[in-house]
Amino acid sequence: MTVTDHGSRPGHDTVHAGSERTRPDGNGPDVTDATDGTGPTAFDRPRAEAAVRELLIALGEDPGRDGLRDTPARVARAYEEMFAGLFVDPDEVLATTFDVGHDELVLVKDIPMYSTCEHHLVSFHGVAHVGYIPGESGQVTGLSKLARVVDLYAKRPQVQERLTSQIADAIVRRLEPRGVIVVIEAEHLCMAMRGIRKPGATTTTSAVRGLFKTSAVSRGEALDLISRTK
Ligand SMILES: Nc1nc2c(ncn2[C@@H]2O[C@H](COP(=O)(O)OP(=O)(O)OP(=O)(O)O)[C@@H](O)[C@H]2O)c(=O)[nH]1
Ligand SMILES: [Zn+2]
Repeated sequence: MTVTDHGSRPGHDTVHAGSERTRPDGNGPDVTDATDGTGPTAFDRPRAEAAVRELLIALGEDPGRDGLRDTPARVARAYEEMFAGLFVDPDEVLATTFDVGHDELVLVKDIPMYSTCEHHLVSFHGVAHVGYIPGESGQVTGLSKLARVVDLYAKRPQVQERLTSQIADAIVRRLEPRGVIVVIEAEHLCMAMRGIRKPGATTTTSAVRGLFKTSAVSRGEALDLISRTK
């Protein structure tokens, strides 16, 4: 979705980010990035299967019984899919850019998002809204790439705050836009099905960069569009 009134304004420069991949708070390397050459490069399926078999035994189950015989392999395949983002490089996802001569807000709303809480390894899920104002170069990325960036970071062991910041920072790094805004609304099953047991409670996080940080008007307009129902 594209809207007007966020045109290039004098005094608002493109947001530049270093090429280094660091945590948003600046405290060392990005802890969940397995694409920087320092960690494993692929999912270890045999090891995951063995671990699930062990877990079934720890639960008091018999992994040899009929219904569970294929479960370690199934769970390993499911985890491979759920955590596939550990092995996807966000910079490659955002590598294709093109110039459409647009220097105003581009906002993709209501991107369905399924992630996994790194504390309990259960799902948190909801929607992500991703908007940016292209930089001086006028380069934009394909709309689907914004959803792909959400997906790849969601498919890692996560906390919602870091997920939100990582999406914003990847867009800053690759597109050098004037501003980026990311809002995520999610329900955490670790708060719903166990522990405090508050189904229906939702958590909203935002990450703003560049113009959306410095201009309350721009931020307010974007938030208004995000909260507007169709
Ligand atoms: N800030 C933040 N906290 C989260 C997220 N996902 C889960 N948590 C919280 O992480 C915390 C972990 O707290 P601990 O006390 O170590 O674990 P716990 O005993 O299982 O906590 P309870 O869930 O309160 O039973 C809990 O308060 C969770 O609600 C997230 O994305 N962001
Ligand atoms: Zn949790």
